Amino acid sequence: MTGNTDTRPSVLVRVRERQELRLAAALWHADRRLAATWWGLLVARGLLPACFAVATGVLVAAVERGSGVAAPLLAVAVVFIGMQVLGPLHTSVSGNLGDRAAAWLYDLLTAACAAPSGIGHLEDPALATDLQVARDFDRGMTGPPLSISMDFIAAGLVEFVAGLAQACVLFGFAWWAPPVLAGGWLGTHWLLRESSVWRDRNTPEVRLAQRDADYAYRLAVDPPAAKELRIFGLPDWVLARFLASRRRLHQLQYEATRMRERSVLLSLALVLAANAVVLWALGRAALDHRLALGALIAYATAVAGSSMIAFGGLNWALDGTSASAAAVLRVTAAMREADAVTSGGRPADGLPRREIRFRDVTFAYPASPDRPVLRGLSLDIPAGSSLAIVGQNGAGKTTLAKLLCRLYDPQSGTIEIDGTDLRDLDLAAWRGRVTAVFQDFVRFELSLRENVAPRETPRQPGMGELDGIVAAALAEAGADRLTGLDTVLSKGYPGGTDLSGGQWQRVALARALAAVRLGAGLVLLDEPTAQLDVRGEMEIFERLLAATRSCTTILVSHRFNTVRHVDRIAVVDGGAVVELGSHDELMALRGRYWRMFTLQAERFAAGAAEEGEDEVALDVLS
Ligand SMILES: Nc1ncnc2c1ncn2[C@@H]1O[C@H](COP(=O)(O)OP(=O)(O)OP(=O)(O)O)[C@@H](O)[C@H]1O
Repeated sequence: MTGNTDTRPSVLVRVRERQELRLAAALWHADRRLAATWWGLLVARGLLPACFAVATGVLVAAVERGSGVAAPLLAVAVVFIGMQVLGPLHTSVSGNLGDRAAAWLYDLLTAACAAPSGIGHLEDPALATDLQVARDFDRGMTGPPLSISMDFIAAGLVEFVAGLAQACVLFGFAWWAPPVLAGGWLGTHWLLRESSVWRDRNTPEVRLAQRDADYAYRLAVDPPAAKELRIFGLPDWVLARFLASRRRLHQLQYEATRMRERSVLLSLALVLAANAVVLWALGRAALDHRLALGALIAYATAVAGSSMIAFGGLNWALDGTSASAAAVLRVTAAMREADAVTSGGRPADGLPRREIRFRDVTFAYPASPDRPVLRGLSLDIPAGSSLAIVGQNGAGKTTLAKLLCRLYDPQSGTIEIDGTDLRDLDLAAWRGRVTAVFQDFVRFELSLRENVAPRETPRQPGMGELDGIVAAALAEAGADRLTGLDTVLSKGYPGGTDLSGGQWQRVALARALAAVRLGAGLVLLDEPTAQLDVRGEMEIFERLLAATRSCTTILVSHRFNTVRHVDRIAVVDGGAVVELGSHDELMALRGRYWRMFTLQAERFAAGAAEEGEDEVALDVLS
């Protein structure tokens, strides 16, 4: 065998990656002054009990000697007041620092999620667990929010430092006393730590139970599910699910708590032995007159105080909080690396001028890398033409549109725009040339104007011109009488309003049409009229084709009454294009398209005859 096969990280790396240190780094980055104050207060509070023990000993010694007691008394008073005052101060600094650290971590996470050019990093299964913890880290689901847990952490660390400092006082008595005593108390951490209740809340099993419970809870309390819950008679079922997953969660936590009991006896024995040895030595020294009363009191107080080691330090709050902070830091770094979509340098102005060409494209989503959606797909789309993509549910039609937006890159093959690999084009410039209406288009809780023209565009018009473009786009989408441009499209805002599904779809269409007026040349329409009524659909579709006449338009649709109006139709099946041509050509072919069209036409005829109407929605492909 050759070479070094040990791939474990070095000790230094492992120490650096400890989640507690990552939390400390996050605090420091979030606000250095506040973090320094927090640590300063922590050390001061930790040292005060040891100072108190020594000052008390000195005071008793002064009383015993009959010398001046003013200075020792003053020292005791100052230390005592410090112990009383610094606590509340530390609490308020903890809350503030926790808020800032949470905000810093959320900013980091938001940027890491939103900044990458592609979207594969959000679906990468290797990052899924960390991403789930990171998304909810400060929402009180797996532990208290940072602003609260920082105070628990502070209290724990203060006790830990206080215990150690008081143990150190015993160096004045015997060199071996502090290690014995501190070792005994520290042993409790070692024995109890792995069964920490809070840590167990972060296991995948607990997270799943938590997620289940939260989901059922949201179903019960949020308005969107209210209709179907009632119609399908599901309230009891939701309640039962909620209770069952809560019960499971509590059971897991209970088991974790019981686990802790197993180590308690051993911890107790260790601690009793360590204390007995030190106290016995102190007692012997006092009886042998090797210790004055003042020193005895100081040391005895220190022995009692060193017990704080057991109760402080690496407590549940530190475990839970640092696990979450570490998950955020890990996942943000990993997402940066996972962003495979990087910009090329070639200009995209005016593209496509000649054609878009899919060459032998194979693509699988990050979540299911072994199941390619597209398998060696080839397709030429002349610039300025309209193409409809049809096929069964899950055939990969939307995926084609997403690849054209370069939200992902194919694993093999290329997408070429006028002969240039899409990967070589300047990404922002290319995206400025593309506009899309996806099935799950976004509904911004913003004004109507911002919903129609929400982003920086290649050509930045003045406000007056922009309003003109927005108004024209709304008119083309049949949404010009919807509401004022400044009205926020959300009932949650004062003066805001909500829209119906079809009205929202018109707003999404207006967004694409405004983008065309602002410079887009490739229009992707994924079921753009699915939520419109029949008359609205035909009317809007004609207007859409007219408004995008100068563009390359790709339409994904199951509705053949719209599909037949485009220049060419591609039938996708098994990850490849199986038929391509105009409506007439494909009908003459009498292949798959013809079958689907005929089936739809028959249903149309049957529906029209049954209902006595001239227009019936055609929605057959499945
Ligand atoms: N983000 C994703 N991660 C993993 N798999 C995905 C993802 N999006 C889609 N898929 C899968 O890829 C396949 C193709 O999906 P796509 O949305 O492209 O189909 P479609 O032809 O547009 O279907 P429909 O007609 O139902 O809209 C489906 O099997 C789907 O489950």
